[in-house]
Amino acid sequence: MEHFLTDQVFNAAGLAGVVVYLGSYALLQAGILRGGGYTYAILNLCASSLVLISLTVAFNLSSAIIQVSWIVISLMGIARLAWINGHVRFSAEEEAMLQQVFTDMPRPMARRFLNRGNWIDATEGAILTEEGTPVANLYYLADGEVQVISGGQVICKITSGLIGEMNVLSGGEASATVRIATPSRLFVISGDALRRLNARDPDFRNLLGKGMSRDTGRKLMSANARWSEKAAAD
Ligand SMILES: Nc1ncnc2c1ncn2[C@@H]1O[C@@H]2COP(=O)(O)O[C@H]2[C@H]1O
Repeated sequence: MEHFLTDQVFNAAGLAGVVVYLGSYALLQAGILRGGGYTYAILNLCASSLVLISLTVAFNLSSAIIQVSWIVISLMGIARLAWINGHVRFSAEEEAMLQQVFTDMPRPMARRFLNRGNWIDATEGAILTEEGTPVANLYYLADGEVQVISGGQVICKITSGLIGEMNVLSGGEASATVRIATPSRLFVISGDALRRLNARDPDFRNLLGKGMSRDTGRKLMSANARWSEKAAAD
Protein backbone atom coordinates (compact mmCIF):
# COMPACT_ATOMS: atom_id res chain seq x y z
CA MET A 1 0.00 0.00 0.00
CA GLU A 2 2.79 2.38 1.04
CA HIS A 3 4.68 1.50 -2.15
CA PHE A 4 1.58 2.24 -4.22
CA LEU A 5 1.19 5.67 -2.60
CA THR A 6 4.85 6.53 -3.26
CA ASP A 7 4.39 5.59 -6.93
CA GLN A 8 1.33 7.83 -7.07
CA VAL A 9 3.29 10.76 -5.64
CA PHE A 10 6.11 10.30 -8.18
CA ASN A 11 3.62 9.98 -11.05
CA ALA A 12 1.85 13.13 -9.88
CA ALA A 13 5.21 14.95 -9.82
CA GLY A 14 5.84 13.82 -13.43
CA LEU A 15 2.40 14.99 -14.55
CA ALA A 16 2.94 18.34 -12.79
CA GLY A 17 6.24 18.62 -14.68
CA VAL A 18 4.44 18.02 -17.97
CA VAL A 19 1.89 20.74 -17.10
CA VAL A 20 4.69 23.21 -16.27
CA TYR A 21 6.61 22.30 -19.48
CA LEU A 22 3.59 22.75 -21.73
CA GLY A 23 2.20 25.75 -19.82
CA SER A 24 5.45 27.71 -20.01
CA TYR A 25 5.88 26.88 -23.70
CA ALA A 26 2.28 27.96 -24.41
CA LEU A 27 2.85 31.24 -22.50
CA LEU A 28 6.05 31.79 -24.50
CA GLN A 29 4.28 31.21 -27.82
CA ALA A 30 1.40 33.44 -26.72
CA GLY A 31 3.91 36.24 -26.13
CA ILE A 32 3.09 36.40 -22.40
CA LEU A 33 6.51 35.09 -21.27
CA ARG A 34 9.86 36.27 -22.60
CA GLY A 35 12.25 33.52 -23.70
CA GLY A 36 15.28 35.41 -22.39
CA GLY A 37 13.92 36.14 -18.90
CA TYR A 38 14.30 34.45 -15.51
CA THR A 39 10.71 33.19 -15.40
CA TYR A 40 10.96 30.92 -18.46
CA ALA A 41 14.31 29.45 -17.34
CA ILE A 42 13.01 28.81 -13.79
CA LEU A 43 9.80 27.18 -15.09
CA ASN A 44 11.88 24.90 -17.33
CA LEU A 45 14.11 24.03 -14.39
CA CYS A 46 11.06 23.12 -12.28
CA ALA A 47 9.44 21.11 -15.09
CA SER A 48 12.55 19.06 -15.86
CA SER A 49 13.26 18.43 -12.15
CA LEU A 50 9.69 17.18 -11.59
CA VAL A 51 9.82 14.85 -14.60
CA LEU A 52 13.27 13.60 -13.50
CA ILE A 53 11.87 12.81 -10.03
CA SER A 54 9.05 10.80 -11.63
CA LEU A 55 11.60 8.71 -13.54
CA THR A 56 12.81 7.14 -10.30
CA VAL A 57 9.74 4.87 -10.36
CA ALA A 58 9.75 4.18 -14.10
CA PHE A 59 13.27 4.78 -15.30
CA ASN A 60 13.84 5.63 -18.95
CA LEU A 61 17.38 6.51 -20.06
CA SER A 62 16.43 8.77 -23.01
CA SER A 63 14.02 10.76 -20.90
CA ALA A 64 16.55 11.01 -18.04
CA ILE A 65 19.19 12.39 -20.44
CA ILE A 66 16.75 15.00 -21.74
CA GLN A 67 15.69 16.08 -18.22
CA VAL A 68 19.27 16.33 -16.90
CA SER A 69 20.33 18.29 -20.01
CA TRP A 70 17.32 20.58 -19.55
CA ILE A 71 18.26 21.19 -15.91
CA VAL A 72 21.89 21.98 -16.85
CA ILE A 73 20.85 24.32 -19.71
CA SER A 74 18.31 26.12 -17.47
CA LEU A 75 20.90 26.58 -14.71
CA MET A 76 23.38 27.95 -17.28
CA GLY A 77 20.72 30.38 -18.53
CA ILE A 78 19.90 31.56 -14.98
CA ALA A 79 23.62 32.00 -14.17
CA ARG A 80 24.18 33.95 -17.41
CA LEU A 81 21.25 36.28 -16.66
CA ALA A 82 22.49 36.85 -13.10
CA TRP A 83 26.00 37.62 -14.40
CA ILE A 84 24.73 40.05 -17.07
CA ASN A 85 22.36 41.78 -14.62
CA GLY A 86 25.16 42.13 -12.10
CA HIS A 87 27.49 43.72 -14.64
CA VAL A 88 25.10 46.17 -16.29
CA ARG A 89 25.60 49.70 -14.98
CA PHE A 90 23.51 52.87 -15.29
CA SER A 91 24.17 56.50 -14.41
CA ALA A 92 21.80 58.22 -11.98
CA GLU A 93 19.97 60.01 -14.84
CA GLU A 94 19.62 56.75 -16.78
CA GLU A 95 18.17 55.01 -13.70
CA ALA A 96 15.69 57.87 -13.24
CA MET A 97 14.60 57.64 -16.88
CA LEU A 98 14.09 53.86 -16.69
CA GLN A 99 12.15 54.22 -13.43
CA GLN A 100 9.86 56.84 -14.89
CA VAL A 101 9.22 55.53 -18.40
CA PHE A 102 10.56 52.02 -19.00
CA THR A 103 9.96 50.35 -15.63
CA ASP A 104 9.45 46.84 -17.04
CA MET A 105 12.50 46.81 -19.32
CA PRO A 106 15.10 44.17 -18.37
CA ARG A 107 18.42 45.82 -17.53
CA PRO A 108 20.55 44.31 -20.34
CA MET A 109 17.89 45.37 -22.87
CA ALA A 110 17.75 48.87 -21.33
CA ARG A 111 21.56 49.12 -21.60
CA ARG A 112 21.43 48.25 -25.35
CA PHE A 113 18.71 50.88 -25.84
CA LEU A 114 20.59 53.61 -23.95
CA ASN A 115 23.83 52.79 -25.80
CA ARG A 116 22.14 53.69 -29.11
CA GLY A 117 21.37 57.25 -27.99
CA ASN A 118 23.12 60.25 -26.40
CA TRP A 119 22.65 62.61 -23.49
CA ILE A 120 22.64 66.25 -24.58
CA ASP A 121 22.40 69.70 -22.99
CA ALA A 122 20.00 71.92 -24.95
CA THR A 123 19.80 75.69 -24.74
CA GLU A 124 16.69 77.91 -24.70
CA GLY A 125 15.04 78.23 -28.10
CA ALA A 126 16.21 74.88 -29.55
CA ILE A 127 13.44 73.08 -31.44
CA LEU A 128 12.95 69.36 -30.77
CA THR A 129 9.96 68.71 -33.01
CA GLU A 130 8.19 70.97 -35.47
CA GLU A 131 4.44 70.70 -35.99
CA GLY A 132 3.61 69.16 -39.38
CA THR A 133 7.15 67.94 -40.14
CA PRO A 134 8.31 64.31 -39.69
CA VAL A 135 9.53 63.34 -36.21
CA ALA A 136 13.15 62.16 -36.52
CA ASN A 137 14.07 61.59 -32.86
CA LEU A 138 12.63 60.46 -29.56
CA TYR A 139 13.64 62.61 -26.57
CA TYR A 140 13.44 62.08 -22.85
CA LEU A 141 13.47 65.31 -20.85
CA ALA A 142 15.40 64.62 -17.64
CA ASP A 143 15.75 68.18 -16.41
CA GLY A 144 14.59 71.62 -17.57
CA GLU A 145 11.42 72.77 -19.28
CA VAL A 146 9.97 72.70 -22.79
CA GLN A 147 6.98 74.45 -24.36
CA VAL A 148 4.47 72.51 -26.45
CA ILE A 149 3.18 74.78 -29.22
CA SER A 150 0.22 74.04 -31.47
CA GLY A 151 -1.16 76.41 -34.10
CA GLY A 152 1.31 79.05 -32.86
CA GLN A 153 -0.04 78.93 -29.28
CA VAL A 154 1.81 77.52 -26.27
CA ILE A 155 -0.60 74.84 -25.10
CA CYS A 156 1.42 73.49 -22.18
CA LYS A 157 4.82 73.08 -20.59
CA ILE A 158 6.58 69.81 -19.85
CA THR A 159 9.26 69.32 -17.21
CA SER A 160 9.91 65.58 -17.65
CA GLY A 161 9.06 62.60 -19.81
CA LEU A 162 9.11 61.62 -23.46
CA ILE A 163 8.84 63.96 -26.44
CA GLY A 164 8.16 62.73 -29.96
CA GLU A 165 6.80 59.39 -28.75
CA MET A 166 3.57 59.72 -30.74
CA ASN A 167 5.05 59.78 -34.24
CA VAL A 168 8.75 58.86 -34.07
CA LEU A 169 8.29 55.21 -34.97
CA SER A 170 6.08 55.86 -37.98
CA GLY A 171 8.12 58.93 -38.99
CA GLY A 172 4.79 60.75 -39.18
CA GLU A 173 4.26 64.49 -38.77
CA ALA A 174 4.75 65.98 -35.32
CA SER A 175 1.49 66.75 -33.53
CA ALA A 176 3.09 69.91 -32.04
CA THR A 177 6.22 72.03 -32.00
CA VAL A 178 8.32 71.42 -28.92
CA ARG A 179 10.73 74.20 -27.97
CA ILE A 180 13.28 74.30 -25.16
CA ALA A 181 12.17 76.97 -22.64
CA THR A 182 15.03 76.73 -20.12
CA PRO A 183 18.47 75.02 -20.37
CA SER A 184 17.58 71.35 -20.39
CA ARG A 185 19.13 67.91 -20.10
CA LEU A 186 17.80 65.32 -22.54
CA PHE A 187 18.37 61.81 -23.79
CA VAL A 188 17.98 61.56 -27.58
CA ILE A 189 17.74 58.52 -29.83
CA SER A 190 16.95 58.52 -33.54
CA GLY A 191 13.83 56.95 -35.00
CA ASP A 192 16.11 54.85 -37.27
CA ALA A 193 17.93 53.38 -34.26
CA LEU A 194 14.59 52.61 -32.57
CA ARG A 195 13.25 50.89 -35.69
CA ARG A 196 16.43 48.78 -35.95
CA LEU A 197 16.13 47.73 -32.28
CA ASN A 198 12.44 46.95 -32.80
CA ALA A 199 13.14 44.79 -35.86
CA ARG A 200 15.80 42.82 -33.96
CA ASP A 201 13.89 42.22 -30.72
CA PRO A 202 10.09 41.82 -30.46
CA ASP A 203 10.29 42.00 -26.64
CA PHE A 204 11.98 45.38 -26.91
CA ARG A 205 9.29 46.53 -29.38
CA ASN A 206 6.56 45.60 -26.88
CA LEU A 207 8.24 47.30 -23.93
CA LEU A 208 9.15 50.43 -25.90
CA GLY A 209 5.55 50.67 -27.17
CA LYS A 210 4.22 50.18 -23.64
CA GLY A 211 6.51 52.90 -22.21
CA MET A 212 5.61 55.34 -24.97
CA SER A 213 1.86 54.82 -24.76
CA ARG A 214 1.98 55.08 -20.95
CA ASP A 215 3.71 58.46 -21.32
CA THR A 216 1.16 59.65 -23.89
CA GLY A 217 -1.59 58.56 -21.47
CA ARG A 218 0.05 60.54 -18.66
CA LYS A 219 0.09 63.67 -20.88
CA LEU A 220 -3.53 63.15 -21.86
CA MET A 221 -4.52 62.91 -18.21
CA SER A 222 -2.70 66.11 -17.32
CA ALA A 223 -4.29 67.82 -20.37
CA ASN A 224 -7.72 66.66 -19.11
CA ALA A 225 -6.94 68.01 -15.63
CA ARG A 226 -5.89 71.38 -17.13
CA TRP A 227 -9.04 71.58 -19.23
CA SER A 228 -11.35 70.73 -16.34
CA GLU A 229 -9.60 73.31 -14.11
CA LYS A 230 -9.98 75.89 -16.86
CA ALA A 231 -13.64 74.99 -17.40
CA ALA A 232 -14.31 75.29 -13.66
CA ALA A 233 -12.59 78.70 -13.54
CA ASP A 234 -14.57 80.08 -16.57
N1 LIG B 1 -0.93 68.23 -25.49
C1 LIG B 1 0.32 67.78 -25.35
N2 LIG B 1 0.87 67.64 -24.12
C2 LIG B 1 2.13 67.20 -23.97
N3 LIG B 1 2.93 66.84 -24.99
C3 LIG B 1 2.44 66.95 -26.24
C4 LIG B 1 1.12 67.40 -26.49
N4 LIG B 1 0.91 67.39 -27.81
C5 LIG B 1 2.04 66.93 -28.38
N5 LIG B 1 2.97 66.66 -27.44
C6 LIG B 1 4.35 66.17 -27.61
O1 LIG B 1 4.88 66.81 -28.76
C7 LIG B 1 5.37 65.81 -29.61
C8 LIG B 1 5.45 66.15 -31.06
O2 LIG B 1 5.87 64.99 -31.76
P1 LIG B 1 4.94 63.70 -31.64
O3 LIG B 1 3.65 63.99 -32.26
O4 LIG B 1 5.69 62.51 -32.11
O5 LIG B 1 4.80 63.53 -30.06
C9 LIG B 1 4.37 64.68 -29.40
C10 LIG B 1 4.33 64.67 -27.90
O6 LIG B 1 5.50 64.10 -27.37
